[in-house]
Amino acid sequence: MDSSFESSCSSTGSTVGSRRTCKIIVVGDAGVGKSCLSHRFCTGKFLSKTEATIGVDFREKLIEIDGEKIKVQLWDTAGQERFRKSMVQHYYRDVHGIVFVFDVTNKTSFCNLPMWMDECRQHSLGTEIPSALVCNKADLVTSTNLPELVEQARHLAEVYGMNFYVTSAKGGEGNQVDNIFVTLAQRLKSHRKECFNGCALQNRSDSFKIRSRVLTKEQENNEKWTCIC
Ligand SMILES: Nc1nc2c(ncn2[C@@H]2O[C@H](COP(=O)(O)OP(=O)(O)OP(=O)(O)O)[C@@H](O)[C@H]2O)c(=O)[nH]1
Repeated sequence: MDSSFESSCSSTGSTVGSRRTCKIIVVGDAGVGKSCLSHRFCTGKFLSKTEATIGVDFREKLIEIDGEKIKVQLWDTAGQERFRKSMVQHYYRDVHGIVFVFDVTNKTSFCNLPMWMDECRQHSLGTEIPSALVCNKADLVTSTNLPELVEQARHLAEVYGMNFYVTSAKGGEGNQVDNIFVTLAQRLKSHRKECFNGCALQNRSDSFKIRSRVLTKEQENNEKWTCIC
């Protein structure tokens, strides 16, 4: 992979000029490891003490793809319904990528994935949005509980055109956590290469902007994910 990483979360960027922000929302049942995965990506460490997310937590990390620094902004959302209420509309605004997470030791969290996909669709995030499906807590897997669920998940990912990962936020070297988010950012970048190449950035808070709600039908088909410049 041709991406290199800066050491940890960074949003200050005092020396930074214009920079793209890639907003990725992380969704799934409570306790599947959304916070741990996003923390692991941003800091390289396993978050040993966690509390249920209330509303949403933000984490950011700068990565470099093809010589361009991109700010990957993770929106780690609450899995518990009572902590999502009234915030949900805000989560889904201007999302560029989605990470669906389930826990390999909790079949219900897998069975609930269609509900999370439905919620995304209800907020105008359909299959055109680059997405990943993550089977987390692979470190807890035994040879008996893994294969069937993982194969079903792999199939689901294939059907919906999502990248698929079996990973662990707790795992050692070689786990796939970085790949989940970097690959999404790479997909976004290649999807909208013309946008990267052709657009002058206006200010340092510029991001990959979506204007899907004002597109005509024809534009919608050709330009689901569009930079406003
Ligand atoms: N063994 C193991 N435990 C994990 C892993 N990821 C998360 N956990 C544990 O699972 C529990 C829940 O993790 P969180 O990251 O808080 O889960 P969440 O999906 O963010 O939960 P909500 O904020 O309630 O939606 C914690 O006790 C974590 O330590 C993993 O990969 N392996």
